[in-house]
Amino acid sequence: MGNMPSAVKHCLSYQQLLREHLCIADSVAGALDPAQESSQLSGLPEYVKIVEVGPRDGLQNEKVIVPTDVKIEFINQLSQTGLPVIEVTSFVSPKWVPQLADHTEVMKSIHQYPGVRYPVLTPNLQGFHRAVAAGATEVSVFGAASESFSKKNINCSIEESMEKFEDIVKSARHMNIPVRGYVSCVLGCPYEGSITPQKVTEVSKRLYGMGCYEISLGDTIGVGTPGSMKRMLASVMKEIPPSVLAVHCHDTNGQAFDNILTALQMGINVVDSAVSGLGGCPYAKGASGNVATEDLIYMLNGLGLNTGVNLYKVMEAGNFICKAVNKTTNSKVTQVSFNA
Ligand SMILES: CC(C)(COP(=O)([O-])OP(=O)([O-])OC[C@H]1O[C@@H](n2cnc3c(N)ncnc32)[C@H](O)[C@@H]1OP(=O)([O-])[O-])[C@@H](O)C(=O)NCCC(=O)NCCSC(=O)C[C@@](C)(O)CC(=O)[O-]
Repeated sequence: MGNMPSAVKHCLSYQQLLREHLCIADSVAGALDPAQESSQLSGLPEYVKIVEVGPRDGLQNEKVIVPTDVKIEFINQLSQTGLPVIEVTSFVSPKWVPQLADHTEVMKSIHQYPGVRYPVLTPNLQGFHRAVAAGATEVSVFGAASESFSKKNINCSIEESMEKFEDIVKSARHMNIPVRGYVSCVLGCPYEGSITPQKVTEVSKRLYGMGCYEISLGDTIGVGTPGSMKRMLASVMKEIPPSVLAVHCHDTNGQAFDNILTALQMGINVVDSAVSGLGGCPYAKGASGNVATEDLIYMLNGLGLNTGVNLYKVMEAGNFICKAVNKTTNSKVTQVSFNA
């Protein structure tokens, strides 16, 4: 992973970095003491559940097909980091997302660790049944607050998508399979521009009402700011309790952490992220990477919030996948720590 830059060496030794910050969420020299820092911010939760979407969202847009065994090894490495949820793949059409055409083999071959959940994306009943046959025990449906995005992404209107999702939720209920619901374009759409908080609320309420246990609100193209995040969440929270909401922020305009912090202060404690900041939706023009899991953990550690995740192990998994896809990490923490 290269040598530590001198600026970091100045503050702390490599061993200190591993021992005190990466592994046990302790403070870094020069940073505020976590207790001090969080006392300056109000409304923060004690625990934040990180939903790792790297193997799915992180890889779905990669042009070069990543070998199946690399995906499996990547997920197995992530499983040993303390991450509670790892989104594995999507049971979508291979014509639409060729990168994830190996969904069945990946799902069947990963080692499922106790205490870790492994959801997969399913757009319709066909995908749902294939996912279950491959061993999935949790699925996610993915809708949008924008008509145009819904058509581009899953080839149907919002209304049609809700009917398909109802079918999935009904079947899933019979099998005791929890269903998560995504809403894309909550802070803006690549095709329509602004999206009203009312529209986001309407779609989220529909998904929650049909039985989705958690609603992940996606800033698909990373256009939000803390102000628009706050307005959107205030509207959604009139209908849905914050305890079942998650945020999913892409970092296109460098606002992801401000937006996540805003959400945490409003009572949300589930955050989606992707190792090394990989990813983006192939059907969202201009979408760039997800917020990097490593940087998210660094921020949460610094705030003194518990995640149960070992930052150093996540960095190692990030290093592994970046080498495999021949990319430089987007994680600032990894870049600084290991001079990437
Ligand atoms: C939804 C469809 C399938 C509709 O695609 P369609 O073409 O309208 O489907 P169809 O029902 O007309 O069927 C056409 C063909 O697709 C097949 N098919 C039909 N369903 C499936 C399936 N489940 N798995 C495999 N094959 C399927 C079906 O069998 C048939 O095959 P053929 O007879 O031509 O050989 C398509 O539009 C699709 O696969 N879209 C997926 C797009 C996608 O994965 N986007 C990225 C994920 S969303 C995202 O990244 C955003 C998020 C979640 O991260 C949050 C955020 O950032 O905002």
